[in-house]
Amino acid sequence: MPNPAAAAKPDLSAHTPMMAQYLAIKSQHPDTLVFYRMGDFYELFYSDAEKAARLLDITLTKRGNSAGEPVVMAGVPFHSVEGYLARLIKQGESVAICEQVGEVAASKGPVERKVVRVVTPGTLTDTELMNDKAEAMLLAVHQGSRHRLGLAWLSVTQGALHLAECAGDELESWVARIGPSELLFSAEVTPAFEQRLKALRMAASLSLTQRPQFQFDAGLGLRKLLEQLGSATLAAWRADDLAQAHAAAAALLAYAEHTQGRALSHVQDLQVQRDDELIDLPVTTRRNLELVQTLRGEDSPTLFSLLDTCMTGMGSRQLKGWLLEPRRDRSQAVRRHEAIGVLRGERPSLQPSPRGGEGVDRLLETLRGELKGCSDVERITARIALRQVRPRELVGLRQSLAKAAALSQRLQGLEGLLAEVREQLAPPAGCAGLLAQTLLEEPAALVRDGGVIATGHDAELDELREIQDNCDGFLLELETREKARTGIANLRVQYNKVHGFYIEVTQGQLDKVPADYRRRQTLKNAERFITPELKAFEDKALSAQDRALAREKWLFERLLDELQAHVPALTRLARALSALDALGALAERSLTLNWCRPEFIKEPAIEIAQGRHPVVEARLAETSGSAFIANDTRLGPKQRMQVITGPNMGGKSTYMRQVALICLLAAMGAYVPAQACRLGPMDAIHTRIGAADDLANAQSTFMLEMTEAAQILHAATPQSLVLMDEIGRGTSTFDGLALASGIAAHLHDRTQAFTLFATHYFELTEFPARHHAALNVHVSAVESGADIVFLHEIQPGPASRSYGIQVARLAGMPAGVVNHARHALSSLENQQLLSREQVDLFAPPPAAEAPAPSAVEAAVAALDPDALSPREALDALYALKKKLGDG
Ligand SMILES: Nc1ncnc2c1ncn2[C@@H]1O[C@H](COP(=O)(O)OP(=O)(O)OP(=O)(O)O)[C@@H](O)[C@H]1O
Repeated sequence: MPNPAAAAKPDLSAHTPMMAQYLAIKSQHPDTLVFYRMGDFYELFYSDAEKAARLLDITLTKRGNSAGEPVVMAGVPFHSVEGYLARLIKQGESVAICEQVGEVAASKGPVERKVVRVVTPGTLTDTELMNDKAEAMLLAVHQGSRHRLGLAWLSVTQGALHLAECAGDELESWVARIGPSELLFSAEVTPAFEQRLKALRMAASLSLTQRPQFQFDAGLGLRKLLEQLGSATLAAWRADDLAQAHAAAAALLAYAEHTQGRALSHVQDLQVQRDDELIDLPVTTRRNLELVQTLRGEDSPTLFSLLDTCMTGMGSRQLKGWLLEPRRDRSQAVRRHEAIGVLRGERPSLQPSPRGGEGVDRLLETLRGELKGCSDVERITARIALRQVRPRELVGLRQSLAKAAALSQRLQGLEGLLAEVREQLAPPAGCAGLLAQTLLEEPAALVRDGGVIATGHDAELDELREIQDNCDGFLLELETREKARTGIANLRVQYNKVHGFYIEVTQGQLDKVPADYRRRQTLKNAERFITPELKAFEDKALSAQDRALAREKWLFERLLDELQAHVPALTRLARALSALDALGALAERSLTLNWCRPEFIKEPAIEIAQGRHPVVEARLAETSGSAFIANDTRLGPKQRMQVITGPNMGGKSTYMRQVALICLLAAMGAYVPAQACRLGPMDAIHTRIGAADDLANAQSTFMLEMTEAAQILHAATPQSLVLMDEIGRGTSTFDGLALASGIAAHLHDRTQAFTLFATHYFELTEFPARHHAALNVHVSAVESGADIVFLHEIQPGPASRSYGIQVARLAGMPAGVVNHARHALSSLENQQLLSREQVDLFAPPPAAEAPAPSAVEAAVAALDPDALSPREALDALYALKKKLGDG
């Protein structure tokens, strides 16, 4: 179905006035579904209707004609619009909400309508549409000059704007870290860049939104940022030299404002992320370590699902942020460790406080009890700023302010991070009072229904309400009076929405009706009447109701005006509440799961005593009740690499991952699943662990394996942790072994990263003999008869054998196959023994033969620039040019 709005400057004269209005609005929002308000419905027309019918499974109808064609339409009831919006947003669509803004005029023509906001995946603010535990992030990417990219992102409900610049090839890892729901890019990016964005859309399930190039303007961005932050310079944020990011910010802010239909007054914080500030966690690492998603794409069991016992959604979001953005600089993590220590009652740093006898052991419990039931102050604050907040959310806010005050009391006398949190928990003066005074204890869900503003707050509203309340009394009194006057004993005075007030008299009594009764409605057994007195009362009562509603709306708007001043303080308070919640969860986890406080040292080291894999341990406890076997890890300048061998199912992957998870937990500021832990500086965690084929990108398993390994060899430094799980297994044995040994040698000699190298190639156990910083370890297993028992213990030295056939037997392989394999294995081993030739896998390759120098190279080598006059130099240049021509 063609969309008449799609054409440039459409001629709307042939359309009905309403369709002309619709099409004019639609032409402003060509790529967005327009929800056009008509009475109790939002209607969609033409191609929008067809799309919505398909996506929402709603009925498509045709009604009337406009410009000689039937109008194709589909609609959703306004009171259940949220459900439909949620489904569309989930499918990556955006929706422009177009409301009636004018009064219904007596004159002809449609009521004035306007798009009041645009709901898009990256700019959600409706509580019903958002995930409690995840932010909807909006990211703008500017393709700058010299392969630099400018990034700017924000969550509309968070109040902080982020800027960064990165190299062109780092986009994917930044996108993985930021996790945007929607990405803005200029209509004029290069086709290759657009292709990459499309690949990202598939991989990261985000929506792409194209914006005009002029919006990506650095000067404009700088001005907008300064305006937003109310500052004369960005130097305080170290953001003044990020022109590419400013350009992205220009488009970002313009779009966010466009969707919300107003300025984002609550966005008053700026954070610049430099690529060398965070510990690098590439996409593969996040995936392989199952930080927030399992390899199958589920939310649990993951490290985050294990950690997240937060009491509030904002606490969970904060905790996720800490987990995914650990800093290289460890001071922040140390402060968190200290705070967790206090919450655990480790340090008697509590001075005597007005709390009297309450001990530290109760502190954590009390705090978490108080946090329970706190509303999402962060999102409510954003919704205040955007003037979208609902009455009940404000009541929730008022209760949370009381909780914050109580929490702040509890934190009295503490030091460090908790003292800082305490300071920020102080509710803004007058805010709670204002809310208590203005709003009813249990207000209606929506302001438009009335029943929101407290009694006693506004004299005029009280008076209007009194008229309504007195209604019942008046009607009763009138009924008694009229019964006496007319002698009709069963006369009733009543009200309904359609006919208003009336006096009902049954058929048998009609002869007693006085002359001043006017007939209003005839029923089967009765007649309904109105009298001049009742009519006068009706006018007064009905108008009082309308006026009371209007008054309530006005008073609510005024409340919103007054609350604006509190937005910055509320934003700070929300952040303090979330930090406290996240710290509380980490403290609780550390106690429940028996974790210890890690220590940071300056020297390069990963020293873990009795480390455990927290997620595998929890799963074991849950499913089989069996204990997890803890293992030590000791890496330092002299021992940078462990070559790990042992049977399948022995626990190699688990061990390697646990080391990475412990390092990550420590860096985010959490306690760690170990008995003791000392860690040196760390700049990245790289992992190469077997994964499924990347079909979406048409890469074979082996290609992917090599690509990932190559990326690691390029990126890792001596301060990185590298996990290599069975590298080389995707190709033939010799190729694989040769590549694995080359990669191990590179990591050991050149990269010098801390490396855990698990392998099935026994030949690699000879590696440590020739490489001083490498060491063999193996996961232990013992044979018991034909079976194998895994001990899951990491022990020094290489494994004696691989037990592949025993594992296959355990897996239920038919006996015939197992027998066949045993037989084949012993012949292979015999054959190898006979023909075994010493191959030196680790001998350095011969230096590539240097080709003889060319004539030009020889001539250049013979020149001595210092001995040449300018004239001679010019001659020499001509001579070289000629030689080049001859060659
Ligand atoms: N330290 C441990 N304590 C108890 N159980 C463990 C331990 N490590 C591993 N396991 C159990 O053994 C299973 C297999 O472990 P893992 O996947 O690490 O073995 P693997 O040696 O890497 O095997 P493969 O070589 O086949 O990948 C785990 O799912 C877990 O249930």
